[in-house]
Amino acid sequence: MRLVTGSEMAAIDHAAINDYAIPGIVLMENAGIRTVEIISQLLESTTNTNIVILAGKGNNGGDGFVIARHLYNKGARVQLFLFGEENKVKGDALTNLTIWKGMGQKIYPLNSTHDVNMVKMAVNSAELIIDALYGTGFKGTVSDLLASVFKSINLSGKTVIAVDIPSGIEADTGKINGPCIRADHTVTFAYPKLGLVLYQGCNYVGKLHVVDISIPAAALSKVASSRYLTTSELINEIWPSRKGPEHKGDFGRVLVVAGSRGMSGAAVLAAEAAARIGAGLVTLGVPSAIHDIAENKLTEVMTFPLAETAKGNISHTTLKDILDRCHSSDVIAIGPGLGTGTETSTLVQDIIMNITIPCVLDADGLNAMAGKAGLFKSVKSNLVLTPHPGEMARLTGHSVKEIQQNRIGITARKAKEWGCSILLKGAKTIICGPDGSIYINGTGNPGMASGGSGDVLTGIIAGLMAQGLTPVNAAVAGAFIHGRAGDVTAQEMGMSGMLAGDLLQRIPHVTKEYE
Ligand SMILES: NC(=O)C1=CN([C@@H]2O[C@H](COP(=O)(O)OP(=O)(O)OC[C@H]3O[C@@H](n4cnc5c(N)ncnc54)[C@H](O)[C@@H]3O)[C@@H](O)[C@H]2O)[C@H](O)CC1
Ligand SMILES: [K+]
Repeated sequence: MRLVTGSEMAAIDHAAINDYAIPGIVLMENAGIRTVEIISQLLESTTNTNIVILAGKGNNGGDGFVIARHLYNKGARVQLFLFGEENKVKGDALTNLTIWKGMGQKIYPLNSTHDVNMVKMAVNSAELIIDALYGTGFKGTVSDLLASVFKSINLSGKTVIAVDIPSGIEADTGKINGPCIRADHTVTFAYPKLGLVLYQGCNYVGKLHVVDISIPAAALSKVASSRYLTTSELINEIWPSRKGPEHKGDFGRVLVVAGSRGMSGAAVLAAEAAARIGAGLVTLGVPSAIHDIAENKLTEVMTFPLAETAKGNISHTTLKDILDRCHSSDVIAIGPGLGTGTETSTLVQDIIMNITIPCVLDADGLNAMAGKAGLFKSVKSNLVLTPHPGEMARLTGHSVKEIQQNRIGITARKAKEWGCSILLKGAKTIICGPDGSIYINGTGNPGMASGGSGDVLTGIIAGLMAQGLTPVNAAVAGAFIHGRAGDVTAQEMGMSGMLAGDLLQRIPHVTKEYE
């Protein structure tokens, strides 16, 4: 599902009005009608239902005036409060305000502390609160007066419907700089705004309803960016098809190079995850010191020992063996539990500079490239990097804070600069392709922020690439499935006690939906 910024939505709006001659008032009417349709589904009946509508002076408020009219016509008892001076209401919003007044309906002011008390009383006897104060035009923080209204609404226990965007969220970033309406439902128009699916905004949205207001899809072409929210429908489109009787080799061969003394778990988790996601053959190369351990822990995965350094990391002398094995593999995953050190760094660099099969580079495989990220653009094969913010900081030289402040911007820029796909982990994982495509993943939960979860993700992505998915699609589908498996696990056992290994046997429960 496409994601837009506030200004992109305005450009699409503008195209609908100017290139397709759809009057803005029609868009506003449709926005109001669609919102009332959702409200009617939520309420047994609107007749004699007390509903409070808080409207701003812009077009979000305009939507509120349309909603007031339709709810009134459905027999609801509507109290419409206007925040801001009536003479500041313009254009389509003014038209709808005038219609409301022409119906002999009151407009309650919301401009003083006395008015705030009136709102609080109205909220107390209302069944439904509608937030039509701010939409895509909001920036910064709300006034103190609204802050106290938001507080009482958020504490009221009443059902809150946000029009387009809960007021207080910045449409482009999801940033909340102060008080914000916490909605039970958000009815957003045409396309979801970025701020509704990113932290912190996504925590205030409640159930998101994306409704059509008759903007022609072609108007979207006015917006150059290609930003998507990963949905089940998208996964269905890109999921590898398992046609009739096939040879196991047809489902791809994954080579995993991972592990070091004391870190066999990461290597085993990554390898098993590749098998669980459906790869035909998975082979794991680990330092000989942990080979028996890995052999013991794995049944379906073949393992082979690699010469090691005194520290118990994989030795650089194994380069030729690893490159030879790439000739009989479809994808290589490097990094989980690999350990650090100059020999490991040189080995990782020499592998990625010489392979011709796609590669998933994770964890210490990424740390091996710290300060040498410039090499990525000369890597011949397709790279998928899966850093968490700390690893991304080491690769880019940005601080973790800078990265977290601009997750999409930095990841998209580096994906283009390095010519690879980058999956930046964290709350709302971001996937960016070298072609400028941007995906935001909505699945997963905090219970997954435990050791080993990233190793499982690496195996899933490698396993999907082995089955023929493009690097970006493997990262997008991998993040989605990984998060869904985490959600299924959390539902079963709660978030605090779940371990990365618990995700493994739940992967098939999720993937069977897409087979
Ligand atoms: N296709 C569509 O998506 C349609 C959207 N519609 C609705 O229009 C709003 C956007 O309306 P706009 O007038 O541009 O802005 P807002 O109503 O969101 O904001 C009103 C106004 O508030 C001022 N403002 C912004 N931040 C602050 C602040 N921190 N403190 C005080 N005042 C602030 C600013 O001047 C804004 O202009 C969209 O969300 C939809 O709900 C169309 O009606 C239908 C089609
Ligand atoms: K709103």
